[in-house]
Amino acid sequence: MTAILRGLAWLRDSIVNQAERLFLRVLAAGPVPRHVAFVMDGNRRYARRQQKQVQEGHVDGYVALRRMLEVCLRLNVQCVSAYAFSIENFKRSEDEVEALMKLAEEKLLELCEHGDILDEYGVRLNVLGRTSLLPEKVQLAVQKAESMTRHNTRAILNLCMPYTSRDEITTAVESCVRNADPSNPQITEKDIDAQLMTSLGCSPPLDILVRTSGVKRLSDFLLWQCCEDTQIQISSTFWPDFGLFDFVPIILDFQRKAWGRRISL
Ligand SMILES: CC(C)=CCC/C(C)=C/CC/C(C)=C/COP(=O)(O)OP(=O)(O)O
Repeated sequence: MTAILRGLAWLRDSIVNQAERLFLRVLAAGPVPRHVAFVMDGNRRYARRQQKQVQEGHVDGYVALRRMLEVCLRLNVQCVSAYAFSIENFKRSEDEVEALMKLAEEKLLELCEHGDILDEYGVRLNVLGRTSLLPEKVQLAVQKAESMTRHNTRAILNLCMPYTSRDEITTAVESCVRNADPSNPQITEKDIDAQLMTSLGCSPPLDILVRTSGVKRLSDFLLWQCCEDTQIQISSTFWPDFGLFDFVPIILDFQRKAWGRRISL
């Protein structure tokens, strides 16, 4: 009896999986964003609602990140950026920071393994942020994951940790000042743009920024990159629950606007 139930569950999952793949292939035939960023908000509220530990909320948040990365890759999105840890997050309780760092170390090593998602889809991993603030073990995992995926050219995953936009912009301006030509010390917008962590990691312009959990704030994430054409989308779903069917309306809205622009040209 158990074997039959297991077989039926496998059959159901396999049909759902095939249907999702087909659906994404149809969606990918339209205009697709080049770069999608996620503010993965609501992990602790999700944990509280599910009567789980905060740490479990973050583990489920990582599962959602993998799920959404795969959806984006099947849609042929070239670059995904995820806000995994803000510099401000170091002010959280010691236990929470420690658990997040342990999760980061473990998952960075898992992501870059041969046969895992980055290898399967040819994704280069960039860790963006002030990585010198991370514990040594996590820094080593970052170096390993970046170096193992550096030859991948099909897509980019930017894991932003520990990151804030203000820090990124300040670092970019410092670098421009350092490299400025003394006979022509003027710094242009283009110079700053070229020194941003996203530009150094070859990310295309940001088309969509999604924030989950219904909160309408940018929380110091990709402020420079949110330019004229970036669409900001707020989803009320908590990040660990966020999935394909929360993302589809966002993509359809992007496609509707892209087609609208083409028609008005
Ligand atoms: C590989 C790797 C490091 C994966 C990232 C895992 C992950 C989902 C991190 C999110 C961290 C974070 C502080 C999210 C904000 O929501 P919150 O936790 O503050 O929740 P709240 O908005 O309900 O308070």
